Amino acid sequence: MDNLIEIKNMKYQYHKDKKLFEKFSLQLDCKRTTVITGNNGSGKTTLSKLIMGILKPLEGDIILFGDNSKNMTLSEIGQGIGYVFQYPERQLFTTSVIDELTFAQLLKGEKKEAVMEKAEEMIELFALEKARDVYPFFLSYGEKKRLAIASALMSNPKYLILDEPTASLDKDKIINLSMILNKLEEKNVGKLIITHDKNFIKEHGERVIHLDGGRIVKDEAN
Ligand SMILES: Nc1ncnc2c1ncn2[C@@H]1O[C@H](COP(=O)(O)OP(=O)(O)OP(=O)(O)O)[C@@H](O)[C@H]1O
Repeated sequence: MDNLIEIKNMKYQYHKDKKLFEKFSLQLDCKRTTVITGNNGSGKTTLSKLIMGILKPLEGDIILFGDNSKNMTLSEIGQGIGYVFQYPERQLFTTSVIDELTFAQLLKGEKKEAVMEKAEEMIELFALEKARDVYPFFLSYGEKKRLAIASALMSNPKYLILDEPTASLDKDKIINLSMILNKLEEKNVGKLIITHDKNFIKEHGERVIHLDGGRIVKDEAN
């Protein structure tokens, strides 16, 4: 139970006359890597936003590591699950890379020394040394993406959700991202990766779920 995300009989739709998720159930093992793929509009991003509590199910339950997400704040959900948006600009708020990495934890009242130490570890892991004091707005797309992942990892989440992590990255950056994601495995952080990228699916998809119109049409273990 501690390692599971359980979605039970969930209903969600944006408009009453356009169904999306209906009696949708899914269990995710948070020690593993699961890929969700499917055509545009099949519900992948909506599903991840429902897990993160950004959207609320109209019916049914989402149980995160044994706790019903209905009874959790966004911040509590964010402590357990890191979320990397498709467009990294949407989650970068501060005026330097080091501030971006530290502000949320400092705001929560964590000890400055420990937060700084973790931030330096992330800067090294994500090769952001030269960008340490740069305004995130001026970073390259690849650096923004790496910073977004590094920021999501600052709270030591059990699980990481990445929405289209390879979009707009060149081949070298994708290889670099793959290496980082493999390192997370060593740290026992499981992942849910939303992607269309066939090579990335092949490399990371221990389990591959295909969505179509809010329904699971294929669920394969590799
Ligand atoms: N904010 C919104 N308001 C209304 N409808 C929405 C909204 N966001 C998504 N939808 C609709 O919900 C359905 C699922 O969208 P979603 O973005 O979850 O799909 P997706 O599989 O992630 O697509 P993509 O691969 O293009 O990112 C689509 O029909 C989409 O048009």
